Amino acid sequence: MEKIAVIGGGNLGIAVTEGMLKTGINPEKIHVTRRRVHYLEPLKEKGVNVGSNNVAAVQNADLIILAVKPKQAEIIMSEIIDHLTDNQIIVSLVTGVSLEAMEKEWKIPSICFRAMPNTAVELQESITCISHQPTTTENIESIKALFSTLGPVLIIQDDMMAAATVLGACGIAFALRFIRAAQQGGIEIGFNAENALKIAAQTVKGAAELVLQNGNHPEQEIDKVTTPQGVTISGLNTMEHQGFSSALIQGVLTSYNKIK
Ligand SMILES: NC(=O)C1=CN([C@@H]2O[C@H](COP(=O)(O)OP(=O)(O)OC[C@H]3O[C@@H](n4cnc5c(N)ncnc54)[C@H](O)[C@@H]3O)[C@@H](O)[C@H]2O)C=CC1
Ligand SMILES: O=C(O)[C@@H]1CCC=N1
Repeated sequence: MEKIAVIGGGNLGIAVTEGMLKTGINPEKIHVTRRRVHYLEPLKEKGVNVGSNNVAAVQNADLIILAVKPKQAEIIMSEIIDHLTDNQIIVSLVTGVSLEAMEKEWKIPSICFRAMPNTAVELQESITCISHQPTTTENIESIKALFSTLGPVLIIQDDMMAAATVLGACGIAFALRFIRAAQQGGIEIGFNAENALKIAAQTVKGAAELVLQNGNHPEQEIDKVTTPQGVTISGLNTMEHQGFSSALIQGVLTSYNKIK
């Protein structure tokens, strides 16, 4: 990609930009906008172009990444629409706005994609789900290549984007809440907060790697830890009696139903 405009330098826009910078991209190729530009000072110090002028940012860009809230997106699209050209690519990270709605309501003349990364994109540890119109055949590989530098990528149907948002993007918060709870348990059994957090977080990372690298079902790895009549199975069963898995599944469904 030549020049990239990130419209909306908030939580996700900044995380995506930081992730791209870690790939070694020339910071001068990136232009990030938000209204209160002073919040973008750390990016500016790294050589990224920052500002509040969306039109200026998109006029100079080959790829436009839209990282704003749905209501803000509608206003911004009406502001920039007349300045877009046919060969520009728009990637929307906006939750809950389908490709069909983007074309019908935003009247986008350019090629458009949706991408759903999560905030671990900052560390190149996201998983990004990408969707495109069935008729869009060009540029898929270059969009996939860009997000592949920030973690694994899955190309999915656009109607799966709500599910991708919940499992992947909201999922960061769900996993962090597990880590926080484990830390609190760790403090109760004697660790100070710092060590309890370190152990809880690294253990979650290790568990994830066991699944990702070994390709095993989580329960296969759980079987290796649960000594008969041992302490792990007692803890696990107590968690399940308290509704651990059920709470998580119900939370995922609640988030999903809210997007829908
Ligand atoms: N935070 C997350 O983990 C994820 C968020 N998303 C989606 O990405 C989008 C952005 O989310 P966040 O980064 O969390 O929101 P945010 O509110 O932190 O960021 C949006 C940014 O856009 C800026 N903005 C608003 N109006 C603007 C304008 N006219 N011109 C330029 N900038 C403007 C805001 O000042 C803000 O900094 C949302 O649609 C969200 O649902 C998607 C995946 C993950
Ligand atoms: O909570 C939200 O609405 C957005 C969608 C995914 C992450 N943040």
